[in-house]
Amino acid sequence: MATVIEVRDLWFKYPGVDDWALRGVNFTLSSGELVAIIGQNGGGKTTLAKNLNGLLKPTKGVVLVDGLDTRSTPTREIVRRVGYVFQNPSHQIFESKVWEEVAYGPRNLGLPEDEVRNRVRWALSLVGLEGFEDHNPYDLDYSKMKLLTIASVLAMKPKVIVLDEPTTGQDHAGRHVLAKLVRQLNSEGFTIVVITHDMRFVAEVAKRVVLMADGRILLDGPTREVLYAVDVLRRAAIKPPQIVQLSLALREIGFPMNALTLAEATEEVARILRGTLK
Ligand SMILES: Nc1ncnc2c1ncn2[C@@H]1O[C@H](COP(=O)(O)OP(=O)(O)OP(=O)(O)O)[C@@H](O)[C@H]1O
Repeated sequence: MATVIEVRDLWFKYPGVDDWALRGVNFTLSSGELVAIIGQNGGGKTTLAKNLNGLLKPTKGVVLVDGLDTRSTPTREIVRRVGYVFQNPSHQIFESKVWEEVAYGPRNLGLPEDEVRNRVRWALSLVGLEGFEDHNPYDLDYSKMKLLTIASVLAMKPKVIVLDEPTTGQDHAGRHVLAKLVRQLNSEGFTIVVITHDMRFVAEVAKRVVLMADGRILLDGPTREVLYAVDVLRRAAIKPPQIVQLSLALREIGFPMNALTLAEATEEVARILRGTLK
């Protein structure tokens, strides 16, 4: 798969702060990946993510997006390639109609109005918000507001979408819709980076997981491998998902469990019980 983002020995310091927020991060993102960045508060997840879309520029080291160095490329060129969905929808929404909100980005790219229209229709239908075009975004429920912010980013057709804590404040139904949407967007070719504390979401959605602590990457690998590396997770003060905890407890008493999700655990337990009862 082609490389979309390459981060080489990235160090980052906020102005006026002595401590490094990022300390020598190396990270490659290939086209089509669905990566979760996890870690304790203050570990550097958001700082890394904002360096991926040019909102922040490296203090030392290099970030290449589509081969473009974020320090020497105009930020708008980076932002159109890497879209960022903020944690709090009200920090992102500023138009008074859903349609206008989604149209803002493509218009800003200078696209002709018929292309803007096509993109708005396409983005709203992808997130399931057709029929809400004339609504005021602030009249939508929280789950739909989040979907609207995703549609606004989609309408720019970025190669990479960064979702910052997408499930915060979502109820069960909202989480489910988001998990389905993220998987669907990824299967339609979008490369996705999710920053999250929601370990169940990680287990259900991510294909690769990056664990950060103190501005460094501690682990980077396939989801199952990282979520079962419980000693390293513990050192980073991260609790594995409940299904992993259950599976490990069952492993201790001799059952070969390797599940990440409830569906997998159910299947594995049924298989083990069928074998035991024979
Ligand atoms: N705007 C800022 N100004 C100064 N320091 C900051 C700023 N934003 C973050 N930091 C510091 O940079 C370090 C990394 O923070 P960052 O927000 O990237 O971590 P995080 O893993 O995303 O945490 P959280 O899960 O709480 O969002 C922390 O020490 C934090 O205090």
